[in-house]
Amino acid sequence: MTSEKFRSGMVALVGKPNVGKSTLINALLGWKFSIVSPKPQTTRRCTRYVITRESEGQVVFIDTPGLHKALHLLGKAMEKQLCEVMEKVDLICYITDARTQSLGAEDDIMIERMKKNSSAPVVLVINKIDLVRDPLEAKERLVALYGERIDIKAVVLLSALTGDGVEELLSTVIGMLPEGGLLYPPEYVGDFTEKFVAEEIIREKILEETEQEVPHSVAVVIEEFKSPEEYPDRNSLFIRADIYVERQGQKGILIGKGGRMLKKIGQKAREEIEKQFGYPVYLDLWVKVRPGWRNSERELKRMGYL
Ligand SMILES: Nc1nc2c(ncn2[C@@H]2O[C@H](COP(=O)(O)OP(=O)(O)OP(=O)(O)O)[C@@H](O)[C@H]2O)c(=O)[nH]1
Repeated sequence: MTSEKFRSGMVALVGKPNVGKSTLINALLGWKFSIVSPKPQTTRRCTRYVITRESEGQVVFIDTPGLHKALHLLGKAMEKQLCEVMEKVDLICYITDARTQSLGAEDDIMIERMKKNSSAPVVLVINKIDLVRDPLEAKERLVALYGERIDIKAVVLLSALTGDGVEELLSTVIGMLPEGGLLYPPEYVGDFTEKFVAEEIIREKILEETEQEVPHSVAVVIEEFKSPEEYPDRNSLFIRADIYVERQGQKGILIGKGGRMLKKIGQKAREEIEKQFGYPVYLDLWVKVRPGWRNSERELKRMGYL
């Protein structure tokens, strides 16, 4: 027990697509919950993850969608969410890739929007240090690069993949939060539902299996989710999900020759969902074409993005 006061607050995780926000969340939680994919822009919603350290503090991390040009309505909805979140946070973790050599247009947009929407202090989080030969050189370089644009209050070097430095980030963050009590019950881990987790797993498997062929115009919506208690004759979790794509050709790719692709996606998703939930799962997947769903208010509302 220390005599230090308990601290708590909300912390936004901000970064360009693919810098490793989701991997970092997984490392912090020690649990595979957030979607991780080698393709950028897979995080679509601002999800909260709560970490409680007994007698130290409670951090509510908010995973923000990677910023990108709001070309379609989905992009605009994501951006609106991000601005609202930024206004409320106590601290911002700006995540960068240790290999970054210069700031590009994407950084400009992110930094400007961050400054416009929040005056919270910023921790520069330098991720992927396992990929550079000299982490201290990377630190110097990135502090110089970002320091010109952001008032950096602290710097943490880490590898979300190996876990190196992740604990240090947590203690740095807690130390910078205001004194305060629990914001959530100590056992609470996040505001995602089992349905949300299942949707993300299915989407992850689609992205993994289809590679370049099916772009980010895929949405997964679970239409039926029955626990074994509600479905005793099968003694399994029953999930029926619709996969929306924008074009007929994408539907063809997803289904594959003789339905092989969809079967593979279904099998991999089912195995992962079973692993996460600890139940046998019956997974029923349907592919549907909705031209322009990313620009349709009605569709986005139905899918829970608006
Ligand atoms: N070598 C290495 N790879 C990492 C590290 N952190 C993340 N990655 C990889 O980088 C890729 C992107 O990671 P994500 O966690 O999906 O990135 P993200 O920032 O959440 O991406 P969006 O969902 O697009 O916002 C994945 O292939 C990760 O395995 C790290 O510390 N070291």
